[in-house]
Amino acid sequence: MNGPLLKVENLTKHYPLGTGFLKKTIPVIRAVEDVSFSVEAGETLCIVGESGCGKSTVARLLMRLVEPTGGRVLIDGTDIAGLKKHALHAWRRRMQMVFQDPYSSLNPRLTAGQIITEPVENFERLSRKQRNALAADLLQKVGMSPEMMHRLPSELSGGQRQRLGIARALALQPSLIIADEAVSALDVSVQAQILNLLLDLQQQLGIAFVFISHDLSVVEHIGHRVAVMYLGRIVELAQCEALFAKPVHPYTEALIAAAPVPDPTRARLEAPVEGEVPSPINPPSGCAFHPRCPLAVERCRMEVPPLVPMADGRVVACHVRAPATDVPAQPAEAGDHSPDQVAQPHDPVQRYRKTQV
Ligand SMILES: Nc1ncnc2c1ncn2[C@@H]1O[C@H](COP(=O)(O)OP(=O)(O)OP(=O)(O)O)[C@@H](O)[C@H]1O
Repeated sequence: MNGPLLKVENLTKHYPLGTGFLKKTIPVIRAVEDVSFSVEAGETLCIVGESGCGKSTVARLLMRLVEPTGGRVLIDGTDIAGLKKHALHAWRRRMQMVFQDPYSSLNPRLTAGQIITEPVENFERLSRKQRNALAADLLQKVGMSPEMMHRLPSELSGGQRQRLGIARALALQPSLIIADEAVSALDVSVQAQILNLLLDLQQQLGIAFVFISHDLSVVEHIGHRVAVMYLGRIVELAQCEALFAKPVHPYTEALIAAAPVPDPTRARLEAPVEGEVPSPINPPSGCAFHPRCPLAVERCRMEVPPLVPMADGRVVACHVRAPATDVPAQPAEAGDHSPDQVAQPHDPVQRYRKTQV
């Protein structure tokens, strides 16, 4: 199949505040605003940003757990909004989710074996023998012993529970896994094990990931490309290595500068982003980052900057660093990239492994 596995076009989600009875206009929370990107088969696209910038809402929109206010989600070119019951069922097999809290997302009354075979049993009946064989296979895939299939979630460690969540996501052999803060609740050493597991699974099975995290060190190690969100919008989308080596948007620059530095040879800058993230109910005019931006000029207060493609293939929404006058005739779309850029991502497996002791 030509084209990306996942294509997101102008996705928007506004949550109304109240019912608006007797009022003409209802105030809304602008959780996601005009977000576009694509994900290739076998690729990891990370989405980063501060709390409340809309990352989880994007995940929920992709999984169709909430309906968009506008925009489209296409899988292999098919708009999921138009799918009828049967096609929707088939589509659900292709896209699975791994959640942040492996405890609350697992049914405490089911055994590990029942938890991971449940998604398959929603589609087909399995004999006890088939169920045990499937559970054993999935547990082995995520580095757990088949004997664990008889345990309850409460009898497992946090890392084992997250492996179980991943095994459950793998059960239907998805092409794409949405991982929403999938390692945030885990100790750093367990985080490393789970990230390595995801990288191994990607290499073996060719699974694509949309990996949502506020932790830049995690993103730097696992991502092929990174989308940076601020107040519901993508402000920069770039190849992972390029983004960390040379952030262009002042917000990306500030996020990277403020992140803890695992490499002692790389100096940590003083956090240059001042002030609070503004309210998504009444966002600032123009570029939403302008009240906190050290580079802001008059135009930033007036006009929302479009995403502009740069020479290295990244897209950036900044009037100062990526002025729209340089744009070619075609409007930029976050996630559009040449086949070369997709075919030659840096190898996150090798890079991640290098940092492990
Ligand atoms: N169901 C909802 N109803 C109303 N507002 C919501 C709902 N879900 C999210 N929001 C609001 O939408 C905005 C984006 O929230 P979202 O959870 O997507 O952000 P996030 O980047 O994932 O944050 P975090 O990292 O803290 O989870 C926030 O202002 C949030 O309060």
